[in-house]
Amino acid sequence: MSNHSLSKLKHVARLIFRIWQAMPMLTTGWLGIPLLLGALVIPAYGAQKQLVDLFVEGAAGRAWGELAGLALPALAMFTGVALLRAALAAWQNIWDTKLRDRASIHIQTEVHQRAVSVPLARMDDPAYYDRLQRAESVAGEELLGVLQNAIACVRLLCELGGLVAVVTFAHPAIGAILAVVFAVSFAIRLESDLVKRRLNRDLTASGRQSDYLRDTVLEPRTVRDMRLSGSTDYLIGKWSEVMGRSLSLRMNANRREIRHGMIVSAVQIAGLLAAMMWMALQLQSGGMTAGTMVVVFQAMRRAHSISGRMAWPVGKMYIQSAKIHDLVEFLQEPLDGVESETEVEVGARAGERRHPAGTSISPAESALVRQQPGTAGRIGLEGVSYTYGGASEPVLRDIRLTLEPGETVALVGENGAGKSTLVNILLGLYRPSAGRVTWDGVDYAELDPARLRDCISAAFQDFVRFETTLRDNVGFGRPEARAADQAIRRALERSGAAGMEAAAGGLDARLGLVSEGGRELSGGQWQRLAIARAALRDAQLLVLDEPTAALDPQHETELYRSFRALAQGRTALFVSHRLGWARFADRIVVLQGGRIAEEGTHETLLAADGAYAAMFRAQAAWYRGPEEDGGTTKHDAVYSPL
Ligand SMILES: Nc1ncnc2c1ncn2[C@@H]1O[C@H](COP(=O)(O)OP(=O)(O)OP(=O)(O)O)[C@@H](O)[C@H]1O
Repeated sequence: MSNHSLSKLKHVARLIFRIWQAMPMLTTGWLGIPLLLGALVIPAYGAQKQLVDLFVEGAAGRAWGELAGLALPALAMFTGVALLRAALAAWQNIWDTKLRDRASIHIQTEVHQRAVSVPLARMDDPAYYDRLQRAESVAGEELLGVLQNAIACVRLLCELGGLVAVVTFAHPAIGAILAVVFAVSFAIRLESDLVKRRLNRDLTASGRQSDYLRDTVLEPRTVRDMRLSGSTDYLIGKWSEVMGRSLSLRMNANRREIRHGMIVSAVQIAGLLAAMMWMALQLQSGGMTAGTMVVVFQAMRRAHSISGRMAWPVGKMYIQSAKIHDLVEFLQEPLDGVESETEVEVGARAGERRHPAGTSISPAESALVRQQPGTAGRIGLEGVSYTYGGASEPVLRDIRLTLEPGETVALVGENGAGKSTLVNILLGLYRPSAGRVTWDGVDYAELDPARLRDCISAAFQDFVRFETTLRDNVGFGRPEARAADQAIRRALERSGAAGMEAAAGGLDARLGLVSEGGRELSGGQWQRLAIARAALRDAQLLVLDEPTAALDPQHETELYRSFRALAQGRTALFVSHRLGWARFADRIVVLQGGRIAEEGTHETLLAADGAYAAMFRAQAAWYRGPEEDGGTTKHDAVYSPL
């Protein structure tokens, strides 16, 4: 096997090392049993050697009674080792299952934790998303298979180690012969195995092609068409050609395998003969006993069978190694998440602020300087720009905006203006490419991220449906607090979903179709639950991004009232294309092409007759109909937004 091939197996070793780091006791025990089993090969063969030697002596005329006495310790050793090996082998099966299952759960948990903790901006990168998908698919069933193969290899390797030791004890030269013969025959067998796997993969592809051609030829609809065009013979010929090619590939592979098998057998027989000759010479000169010769012969035969049995799991791991590489790389990717980045930056900034020029503070100190968010909730965006990874142009440019405590701000703008991007920045999910976001004057990057999250609640247009219980759907708003029934009911009430509990059949009623007997909800009902989740958080900053998209007009009115009540005393921002909502905000911010185009109240913006006024007129005309419109601009009088 080439270095390149070996380096592929390195990924499996890295994975096992990772598992060992997470579960040292279990992994050490799991590796310890095959080691012990391998070591027990030595006394087992030692006892056999003694027994054979005693029998040879018996045959040479020594009294059998005396010999039986002498054989007792060897017999006891042989029986004891056999029993111990049987017990360890059974124990090994239990540990294998335990390790495989735990390791798989552990790695899957790591993948999931990583997936939910990477910065949102990274999730937007399609390459990252592909890596996540690949890691996720390998971490399940595939990982169990890899571990199974790794276990088989470790077990065989340990046994091989024991056999080599037995042979080397007999004579180092025979140990060397065995090592060489094993290496050659294993390399040939592994290469054959890999060629066969590649061939099977190719044959699967050509099998699909031949199946397609066969089905096409037999399909009644195509028969008519083909007869007319006279293409029947052509397709049948094509099918035979594909089949013939597959057959010849298979035959070639079989011939190759037989050839390689014969080479392996020849090498092994040559090795055995060389060892036998060497031993015969030793026997003659009295340097070796018959017992030694028998066990060496046995050990070499056993080692040869291991070379064949090991090729399969190693070949399989070799094929799986690319996927394992993806998984290990994914797990080792640096998490330049919000929290870790923050730590570095806070450290740097705190260093600038507190220390004289040229000195810096330690990472430990920097972690301590993270601040708690203030209680007022004044949010400032200072010259914020944002460019998505891989994009050449920023989608937000130099945004300067302050949300005052207790103020309700409506963010409006055409599709693609950058509203959702701005919301993600405001929520601390995206980090501005330039400029900064502050909470009561302190940069988000200097705040304790967990405390900052506590101060923010949000509901999005693409809300999540948790197909568990009604309680969970609201309670997940504050999972750490395990919300009391009363708090959940209050949140449902505040989001206009007070009747949901009775309709669903209690807070513990299951929602969605995943669980048996679960009740499916309408899009609007799920959305109200998402808003109830946000209401439960009782946070200083409330953000709703297109919260009414799935609601009917009546529930939209209800939600609007709930939102007004919810927003009382908080800093609130909502994004909506329904300008009827926006008109009741304290301030409306109009985003156009990633910049703030206008700002003001409904009245001042209408009076300015700019972008907002144009959008409002367009919507109002839609509601009024052409006969009522008549080109008037008296919006307030005629437009009923809700
Ligand atoms: N993950 C992303 N990667 C690259 N570009 C993106 C990504 N998400 C959004 N954009 C681009 O950023 C711009 C602003 O998108 P954004 O979703 O913020 O607009 P929006 O005002 O919320 O639009 P809408 O009203 O349609 O929801 C758009 O041109 C969009 O194509």
